[in-house]
Amino acid sequence: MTYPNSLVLTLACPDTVGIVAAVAATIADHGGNITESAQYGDPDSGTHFMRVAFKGPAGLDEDRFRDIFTPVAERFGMAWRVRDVRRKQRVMILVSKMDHCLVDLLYRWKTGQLPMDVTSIVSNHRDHESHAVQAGLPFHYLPVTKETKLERETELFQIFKDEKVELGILARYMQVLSDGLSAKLSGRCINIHHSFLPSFKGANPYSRAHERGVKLIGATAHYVTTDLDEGPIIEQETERVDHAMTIDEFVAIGRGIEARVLARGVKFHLEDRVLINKNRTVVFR
Ligand SMILES: Nc1nc2c(c(=O)[nH]1)N[C@@H](CN(C=O)c1ccc(C(=O)N[C@@H](CCC(=O)O)C(=O)O)cc1)CN2
Repeated sequence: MTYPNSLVLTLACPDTVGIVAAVAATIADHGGNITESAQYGDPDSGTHFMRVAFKGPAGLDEDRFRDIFTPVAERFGMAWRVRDVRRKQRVMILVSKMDHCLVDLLYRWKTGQLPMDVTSIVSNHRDHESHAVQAGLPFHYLPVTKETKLERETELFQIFKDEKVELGILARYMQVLSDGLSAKLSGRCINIHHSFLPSFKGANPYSRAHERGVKLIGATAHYVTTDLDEGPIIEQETERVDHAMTIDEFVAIGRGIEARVLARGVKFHLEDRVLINKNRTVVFR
């Protein structure tokens, strides 16, 4: 038996008996072979979350499975998605002055570590246009001032639509997105915050952490919401620091943490391993 199709199903629904059995039976009844499966029942919200990766025989592709699974999903009241994992998601990367996360993402993209198609680089500064040229990517320069912020956001969202972007990555993009734009990008925009949230939200977290005398610094990848640095957390990491270190040393250590955390968070999202559970996430790593 050959399996030309490779699909991933993600779902969330009110928790009840028989969900896993129904999903597995539907796949098996149509010749599908499950290669990876994970589920979680959240006792707080009473919601069941599930991710199933499976191989499909000829004819069991994304569209056919969608038709087959719809009645099952309706029976359980599911919010769900099925996707052909061979189709890479279209990604826009946004950056301001600090390019360490941008450079790391482009390298992981070029070396096949991140299953994505980068559509363009967007920035409110021209500093990193050369990275776009080197990578053969369009560069969109959108300078932002208090007066032009909403006009620029309209242009940004138009590019997002024109390039059929599925995920925006704020790779140290230092502009707070308006409530309107954040809402439009809900669940499809990931930010890297340079602190171990919820500590030191907002601007200049390293100098504030240094002032506080912390012994650990970190970084947090999270979905962007209207509330600054309050979005559902996808991934975090910390590293030990000490009293003898300067703010600049915190920043230098932080660059590595930020790049690793953002890359892992993006990879989990691109592999449909992250499901949003109100202001939290379920991550099937
Ligand atoms: N709606 C949201 N927008 C953004 C978020 C978010 O969580 N929700 N995260 C930020 C990134 N960020 C921290 O991770 C951050 C960026 C910028 C600022 C800030 O105070 N910016 C100033 C301008 C600074 C400048 O021009 O250099 C401002 O916007 O007035 C705080 C935190 C990205 N956007």
